[in-house]
Parts: sequence; structure tokens; C-alpha cells
Amino acid sequence: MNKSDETNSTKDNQVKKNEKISIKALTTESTPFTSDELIHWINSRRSVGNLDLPAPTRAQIEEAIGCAATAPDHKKLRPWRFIVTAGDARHDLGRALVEAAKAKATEEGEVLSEKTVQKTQTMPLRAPVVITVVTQMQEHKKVPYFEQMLSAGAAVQNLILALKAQGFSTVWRTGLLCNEPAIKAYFGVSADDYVTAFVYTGTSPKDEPTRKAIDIEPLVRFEP
Ligand SMILES: Cc1cc2nc3c(=O)[nH]c(=O)nc-3n(C[C@H](O)[C@H](O)[C@H](O)COP(=O)(O)O)c2cc1C
Repeated sequence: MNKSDETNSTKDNQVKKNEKISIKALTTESTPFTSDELIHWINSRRSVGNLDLPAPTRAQIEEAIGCAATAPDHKKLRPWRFIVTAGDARHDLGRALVEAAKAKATEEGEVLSEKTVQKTQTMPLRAPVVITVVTQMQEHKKVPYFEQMLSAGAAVQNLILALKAQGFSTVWRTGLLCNEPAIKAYFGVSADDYVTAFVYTGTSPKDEPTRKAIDIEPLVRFEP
């Protein structure tokens, strides 16, 4: 290496070092929140059962799904899909839930009451938007299905927190019907896959309840 190559290489390294420093500075300095504030904010998340308009816009939903897609994901398989149901489409989902409930009842030798049919039909109306998160399992010798399922759970949590950051409330529901054949067929989910969440989202008509501190002592063991 001649002198000028050496100088260039030193300069390149310095540029790379500076880039690293500025990226670090950006990620640490650009958040206006302290870690205490952020932790308090995470801990303050509450589920809300009945939600109203305003609902997230399409752009906000896409942004939130972008956060969901950053969930830990072994081998980047992206084993999840998001189906957004809003407005009148919620009635179609309600009809699919009724179909699933009737089939399940028949299998169990029961008949649904009209009240149960009505209740089931209107379940998706409990929020202006329902984001269904389904798995799309990928065959991979190093990533068993259970890891992909866990990744879907992490994606749901990211989705919920992103919606909270945008000012919306949520509740993660599944219910006994979510993986019944009629619902899987409705969402085009294969036999090996799962509906992991119906994320109901919108605006809470009341203040979200505060969460009592959770005693983690019985939940944790630090090994010496
Ligand atoms: C996989 C999963 C499925 C759930 N399904 C339901 C459900 O069908 N109905 C319901 O009321 N809560 C359901 N929950 C619980 C709520 O999402 C929520 O966590 C719980 O009501 C506690 O409220 P919090 O989130 O404010 O602590 C489910 C949670 C998980 C993780």
C-alpha cells in the first residue's frame, strides 16, 4: 500500500467511525423520552373492550403493521399476515363467526339460541377496525413452527404498542371460534396455520383504567 492509499484508507475508516457515531447519536438523542418515561408508557397499556371512532387511517394502520413486521423473526421468514377489516366488511366477518358457531354447536349436539346468534354476528362491531393476525408457517429445518407462532405473538404486541403510540386503544381477542374451519376458510388460512389475534382498535370513549403494579417477585429467579 502506498502512502496515498494508506491516507485514503485511514480517511475511510474515520468516515465509517463518524457514521457509526452519528447513527448512535441519532438513535439515542432523537427520542424525546427518558427510559423511565418509555417504561411507564409501556406499563400503562390497557386493553379496552368497546371502541369507537376515530379509527386509525389506512396510513396509520400500515405504519403500525410496519412495526409489527420488525418483531423478532428467526431467519426472517415473515411467518405472519395481517388482514384489516373495517366498516361494512365487519358484517361479513360477523356472518363467518355465526357460521363457525353454528357448525361448532352442531358438532357438539347443540343448537344456538337466537340471542347467541345475534351476539356472535355483532362481535366485530365492538371496534371500528379489526386487524386479524394469522400465521403463515414456513417450512424451515432450523425454525420450528412453535418459534414462528411466538414470532406472531411478538408481532401482535408490536402492533398494539404502535397503535397506542398513534393514540388508539386496542384489545387482543381470539375467542373460541377463531380457529374453527369457517373462520380459517374466511381468512384463507391453511390447516397448519392459526388465527393468533383479532386486534380490535379504535378510540376509547373513557379513560383507560390504570394498571396496578405487578409484583414480579414470584415470577422471577436470578441464578447466582
Ligand atoms: C392470545 C390471547 C388471546 C386473548 N383472547 C381474548 C379474548 O378472546 N377475549 C378477551 O376478553 N380477552 C382476551 N385476551 C386478553 C386481553 O387481550 C387482555 O390482555 C386482558 O383482558 C388483560 O387486559 P390488559 O391487557 O389491560 O392487561 C387474550 C390475550 C391473549 C394474549
